[in-house]
Amino acid sequence: MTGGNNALSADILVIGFGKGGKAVAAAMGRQGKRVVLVEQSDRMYGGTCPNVGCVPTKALVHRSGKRRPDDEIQAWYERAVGDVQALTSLFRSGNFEALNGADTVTVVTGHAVFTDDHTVKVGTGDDHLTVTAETILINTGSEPVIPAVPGLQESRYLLTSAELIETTGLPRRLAIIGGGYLGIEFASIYQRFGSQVTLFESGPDILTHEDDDVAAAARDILSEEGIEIVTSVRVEEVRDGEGGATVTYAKDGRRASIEADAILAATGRAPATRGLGLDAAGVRTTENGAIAVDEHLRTSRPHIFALGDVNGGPQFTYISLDDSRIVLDQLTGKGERSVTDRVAIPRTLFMTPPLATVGLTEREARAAGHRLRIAEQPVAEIVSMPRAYVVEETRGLMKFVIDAETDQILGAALLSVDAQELINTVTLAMRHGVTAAELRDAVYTHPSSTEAFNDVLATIVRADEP
Ligand SMILES: Cc1cc2nc3c(=O)[nH]c(=O)nc-3n(C[C@H](O)[C@H](O)[C@H](O)COP(=O)(O)OP(=O)(O)OC[C@H]3O[C@@H](n4cnc5c(N)ncnc54)[C@H](O)[C@@H]3O)c2cc1C
Ligand SMILES: NC(=O)c1ccc[n+]([C@@H]2O[C@H](COP(=O)([O-])OP(=O)(O)OC[C@H]3O[C@@H](n4cnc5c(N)ncnc54)[C@H](O)[C@@H]3O)[C@@H](O)[C@H]2O)c1
Repeated sequence: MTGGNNALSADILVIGFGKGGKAVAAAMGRQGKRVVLVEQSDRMYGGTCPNVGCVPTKALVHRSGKRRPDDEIQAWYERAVGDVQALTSLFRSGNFEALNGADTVTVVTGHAVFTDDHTVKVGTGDDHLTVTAETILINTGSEPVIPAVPGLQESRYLLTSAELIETTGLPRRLAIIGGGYLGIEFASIYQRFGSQVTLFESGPDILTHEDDDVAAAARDILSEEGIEIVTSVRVEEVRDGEGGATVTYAKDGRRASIEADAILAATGRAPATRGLGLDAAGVRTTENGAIAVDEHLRTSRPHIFALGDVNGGPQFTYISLDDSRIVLDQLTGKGERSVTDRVAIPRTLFMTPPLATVGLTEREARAAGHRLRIAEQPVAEIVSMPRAYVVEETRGLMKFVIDAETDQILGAALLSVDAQELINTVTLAMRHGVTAAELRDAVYTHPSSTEAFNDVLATIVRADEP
C-alpha cells in the first residue's frame, strides 16, 4: 500500500464486504495486487449473509425445531438467539482475519463516498481517509424497504429482519408485512418458537410463482403450523399502544385489526446506493435504483464494476459469488463469462421442510410449448425414501417437469426434508443434460433423501399425448 496517513492507493478498491467483493479481494490479493476493502460497519465484516442474513436465519430455523421437554419457551428462544449471535461473531472475525491477515489486503472500516471516478472518501473531518484505485468494485448490497403504511415507520414495534434476530424477547404476537422469501421464512421460524404469527401479503396469494399444487402443499404446512396468512390485503395503519401496536388492514372490502408486539417489514430489499456519491463517479443507476451494469458487470464507467444485490440481479449469496467469477474473468481471465450464460439457478425457501426449486414450473413449461411428463409424489408415499420417516419429517411433495420428447428435466419443485441439498443434484443434472431416466436409475446411498429420485421419477402422474 502507498500513500500518506490519510491517503491510500491501491490496484483494486472494493466498497462493501459482501460475498462477491470479498471473493475478488481475496483472489486479487493472492495474485499480489494491492487491495483495499472498505466496510462501513464493524458488525458487518463478511456482509449480510453471515451476519444478519442466510446464516443466522438458517441457524434459527434449525434451533426452532430443537425444544427440549423441560425448556421454558422464552428461555429457550433467548438461548437460541445468544447461540446464533455467538456463531455470527465467529464468522465475522473469521471473515475479517481471512482478508486483513493477507499482506496485500487492507480492510478499512467506514462509510465510503465517491469524490471522483477513481477516489472515495471514508469517514469525515480529521479522521477521514482517501482511497484511490485503478479498478473499483461496488458491493454494497441492499437494504430493507419499509412500506408506506401510516404509523409504521414511527412505530416502536417496527423491526427489520436484522433487528428481530437480535431481539432476545420472543414476540408473543408477530405481524409480518410481506409474504415473500423473507416473510415466509420468518413466519415459519417464529411460529415454531411459539409466537402467534400473522403474515400479510398484498398479492392474491403467497408463492404465486410456483405451480398451484406446490404452492398449496407449502401453504397447508404453514397453516398447519398455526401461521395466519392474510392475502389480497392492504395494511392501512399501525397505531402504537402501551403493550403493543394495533395493525389495521382492509380485506374484501372490510376493515379488521390485530394486536402485535412486533412488526416485521418484509416487503423487499432495495439496492444500497444511498450516500455513495455515484454522481461524482459518473456511475448511472436504473429506474429501480440499482446500479446499471452490462453483462460483464461493468457500470457506465468501465473500470467500476457492481456485484451482488446492488446491481439489481437476483438477491442470493450464490449470485453475488457468481458475479465475482465474472469480474475476475474480466480482470484476469479470458473475459468469456457473463450473467447471460447462467443456466438453471436453484432457490431454496427455508420453511420447514424447505421448498427448493429450479428451472421451469409446469405452468411455464406448458406456456413455452413443451410436451410434458410430470413426475410427482407426496414425500410420505415415497417408498424408496425411508429417511423422511427416520428424521420424522414426512410432509411435502416432490415434482419434476420433464420434456416428453428429450427426457430432459425442465424443472423441479422439492418440498421435502433435505430439499436444499437435493436441488443441487437436480440442477447439476439439468446443466449437464443428464436425462430424467438417468437420474431415476442412478445408484444412491441408503437411507438418503436422494434415493427418492428412484421412485418419484418413475411415478408419472400426467403425460401429454404426442
Ligand atoms: C434475512 C435474510 C435472509 C437471507 N437468506 C438467504 C439465503 O438463505 N440464501 C441466499 O442465498 N441469500 C439469502 N439472503 C440474501 C443474501 O443475504 C444477499 O443476497 C447477499 O448477502 C447479498 O450479498 P452482496 O454481496 O450483494 O452484499 P452484502 O453481503 O449485502 O454486503 C454489502 C456490505 O456493504 C456494506 N456497505 C454498504 N454501503 C457501504 C458504503 N457506502 N461504504 C462501505 N460499506 C458499505 C454493508 O454494510 C454490507 O456489509 C438473505 C437475506 C436476508 C436479509
Ligand atoms: N432463502 C433465501 O434464499 C432467502 C431468504 C430471505 C430473503 N432472501 C432474499 O431477500 C430478498 C428480499 O426478500 P423479501 O421477501 O423481503 O422480498 P420479496 O420481494 O421476495 O417479497 C416481498 C413480498 O412482499 C409483498 N408486499 C410488498 N408490499 C407489501 C405491502 N405493503 N403489504 C403486504 N405485502 C407486500 C410482495 O407482494 C412480495 O410478496 C429476496 O429477493 C430474496 O432473494 C432470500
